[in-house]
Amino acid sequence: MGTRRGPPAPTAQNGRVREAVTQARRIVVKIGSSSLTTATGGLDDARVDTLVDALAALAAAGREVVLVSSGAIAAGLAPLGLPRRPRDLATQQAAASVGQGLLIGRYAAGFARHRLTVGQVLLTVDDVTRRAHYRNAYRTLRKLLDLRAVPIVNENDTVATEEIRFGDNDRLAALVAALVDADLLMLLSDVDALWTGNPTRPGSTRITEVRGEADLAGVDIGGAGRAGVGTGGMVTKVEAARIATGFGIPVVLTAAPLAGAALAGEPVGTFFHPARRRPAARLFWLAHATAPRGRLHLDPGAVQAVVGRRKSLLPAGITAVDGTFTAGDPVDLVDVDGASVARGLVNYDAVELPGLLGRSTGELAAALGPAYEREVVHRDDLVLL
Ligand SMILES: Nc1ncnc2c1ncn2[C@@H]1O[C@H](COP(=O)(O)OP(=O)(O)O)[C@@H](O)[C@H]1O
Ligand SMILES: N[C@@H](CCC(=O)OP(=O)(O)O)C(=O)O
Repeated sequence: MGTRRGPPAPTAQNGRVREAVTQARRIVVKIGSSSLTTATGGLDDARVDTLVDALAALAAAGREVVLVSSGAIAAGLAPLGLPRRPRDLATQQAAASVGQGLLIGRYAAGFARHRLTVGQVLLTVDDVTRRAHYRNAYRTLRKLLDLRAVPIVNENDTVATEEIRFGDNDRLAALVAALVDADLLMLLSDVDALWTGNPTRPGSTRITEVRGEADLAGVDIGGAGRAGVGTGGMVTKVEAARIATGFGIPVVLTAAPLAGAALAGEPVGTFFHPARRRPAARLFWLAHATAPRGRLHLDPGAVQAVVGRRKSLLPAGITAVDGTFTAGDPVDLVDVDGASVARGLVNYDAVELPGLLGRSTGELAAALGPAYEREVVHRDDLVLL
């Protein structure tokens, strides 16, 4: 199947594509730093207002909007006298701490013009992988939407460490779209669509639809945009589109000033078709949002039970444990060759496990008490890789 390039012809297919956009009831919109800031790095009031107007129109039409907005670090640069996005984490976090307040204040003022209230939601990776946090994040977002407020999500940059960072809001937006079971993810950038190569390069052409991996073969997505402002460039956007479409959510990628037109169903930007299958939301997050904190080595029988028969993992099938983790952390389950076969949330601390390995749950319960009858990883907390 070929990639569709250049201006789209008005076909029935295009009609269906746009219907997916105009009929979407719950929409996650992600906007990048480069679309919110001026050339010198401060927040661009006019751009913020253009976005707010487009989103307020959606809300007025009874549709639910979750905004994932970058820009905290960019907004904090000028007030701190920083000429460009810092490389070190501590200065990025200081800039985000200053900028996030300015950013949300600006949004609050913008949405207030439309009599809409905003709610700030700052998420860390833990919030979307630990079951209790995940439920909490979902409940808060759900409640904000029920109360007709506009949730504005960003990564909680000030507390995120290098190891547990999302680092890019494109992926965070895809995961939020899965979390709230959105009908559409809209990625807004400073470029009007995905192109076959960097749009500044002669010969690059616009891609209007992506139906699957085949349409991405040969597309050059390397190179970020405006130096010192955005983070991921197209790589993270395409990855976010993969995650969302893999979850069954269609994605539109376009430029921020075209958001209103795209939402009205005009054929702008690039449309990524959803894959059909929808996995269970929580496990989907586990697979995509988590960095494992350790590894459990399984004997062949345990691999067969977990992968082949979708059983819980018991201590008897584990031969060794690596890593430092506590109960509730994500860990990888690896086979005898060291290949990861599944990821799950472990029910024990790393220090407890060596004394349990190879022993049956009955034996452990008799020796150590009924609490030790529990699985090491419950099958409901497991996702196959
Ligand atoms: N194939 C491509 N199609 C479109 N844009 C591309 C492509 N490859 C690289 N880019 C660059 O990616 C930039 C968008 O990334 P970035 O600046 O990180 O955005 P944001 O701040 O919106 O997250 C574009 O401005 C463009 O220069
Ligand atoms: N959380 C960071 C956003 C990082 C990020 O993904 O930026 P971008 O590539 O502009 O979407 C911030 O608010 O500055």
